[in-house]
Amino acid sequence: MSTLMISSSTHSYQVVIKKGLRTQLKDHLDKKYAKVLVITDSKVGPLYLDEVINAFPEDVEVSHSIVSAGEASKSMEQYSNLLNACITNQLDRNSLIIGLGGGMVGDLSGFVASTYLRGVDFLQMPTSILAHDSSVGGKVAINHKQGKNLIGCFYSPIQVIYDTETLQTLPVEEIRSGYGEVVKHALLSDMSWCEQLLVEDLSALSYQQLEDHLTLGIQVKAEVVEQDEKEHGVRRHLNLGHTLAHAMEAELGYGEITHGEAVAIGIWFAMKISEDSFKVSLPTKSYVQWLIKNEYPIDTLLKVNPEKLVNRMRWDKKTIDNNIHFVLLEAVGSPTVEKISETKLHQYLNDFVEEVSQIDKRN
Ligand SMILES: NC(=O)c1ccc[n+]([C@@H]2O[C@H](COP(=O)([O-])OP(=O)(O)OC[C@H]3O[C@@H](n4cnc5c(N)ncnc54)[C@H](O)[C@@H]3O)[C@@H](O)[C@H]2O)c1
Ligand SMILES: O=C(O)C(=O)C[C@@H](O)[C@H](O)[C@H](O)COP(=O)(O)O
Ligand SMILES: [Zn+2]
Repeated sequence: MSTLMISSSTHSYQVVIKKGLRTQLKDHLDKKYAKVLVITDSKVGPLYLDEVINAFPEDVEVSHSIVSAGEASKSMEQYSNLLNACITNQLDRNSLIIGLGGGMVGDLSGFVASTYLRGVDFLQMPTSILAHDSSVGGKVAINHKQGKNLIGCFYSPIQVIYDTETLQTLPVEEIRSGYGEVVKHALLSDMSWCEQLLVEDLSALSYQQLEDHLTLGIQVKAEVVEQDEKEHGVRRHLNLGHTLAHAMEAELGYGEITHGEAVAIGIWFAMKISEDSFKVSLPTKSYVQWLIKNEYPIDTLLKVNPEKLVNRMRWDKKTIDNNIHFVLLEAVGSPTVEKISETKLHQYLNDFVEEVSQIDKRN
């Protein structure tokens, strides 16, 4: 078991990482609640919801809401349905909302918890690898058709209980998606970790490797969000790969590509821009080989119109005074944020699409 402490502007919270935690909630929760609402999705619910509900003592009133699995549920409609569930179940200011699932459930239920009665306690119970990123740091949000996470706020959980046993039921494409954010944390922090990761076959990772990688990722993220919770400076680095990724997700339609796979493609693009801008050499060749070996769907980029992607990128939250900004790497472990003119961006994107198309044809 590992336990990390993360400080936010409102409180410090524990991240507990261990196999089997879903059935041991009462040993880990600091506070007693009379009413709890567990929010989960239609894939995670059938696997783990009963065990979580049964982990509470009988005198706790536990209700639940199940949303359809998939990114499309991070919507105004589901947000409104869930607020209705809070009201129907008469949750009060001493109640607890639990997000049991991947990042979609975490972002959605966290946003519900942050706004219902102007904020009730929120517990993150991540079940995907990707959620090592989403369950810490306090960003909660829903999507708008114009762009990802356009409606949200910063609202830290009271605790993160990461039962790593639940990762056993994750399909391989969701492991691949999760590693889009794991590799991001490696590139932002540590060359030797990158070198180790970039030879891994993601379908053959051991349980211990999964747990070690997600713990390292949380440590990298924690160090950043503790310095800059509200993203005025260094937190923007955690957006490496996201300017293109979010544009692809919105343009393709939410759920057509997983978030982490889009991020993995976006990181490749950011590496190319970095190499050109700073005349540096990054491990781009081994990164691309790793993407191909692990069957990241690089051809998805070819399904979207580059013009439309640039229009989407204008909605990126790093855009200031109509200037699009990218997180770039001066070296592995040395991220920076740079303004990229639209003329340059069009050129970079057209060259990138051409390169992806050539590599896709060869594989
Ligand atoms: N708040 C943040 O800081 C932050 C950071 C990164 C990503 N995100 C957001 O997180 C979301 C992506 O997270 P995700 O990839 O976990 O998405 P997700 O929640 O949609 O989960 C992916 C799929 O895996 C299934 N699943 C989850 N856990 C499972 C398990 N243990 N066994 C079997 N199936 C399981 C889900 O039902 C879903 O079908 C995006 O909305 C992204 O924007 C937020
Ligand atoms: O925590 C952060 O900050 C991140 O940027 C982490 C990202 O992986 C995550 O996808 C986040 O939700 C993106 O935030 P956004 O502000 O660009 O919507
Ligand atoms: Zn992300």
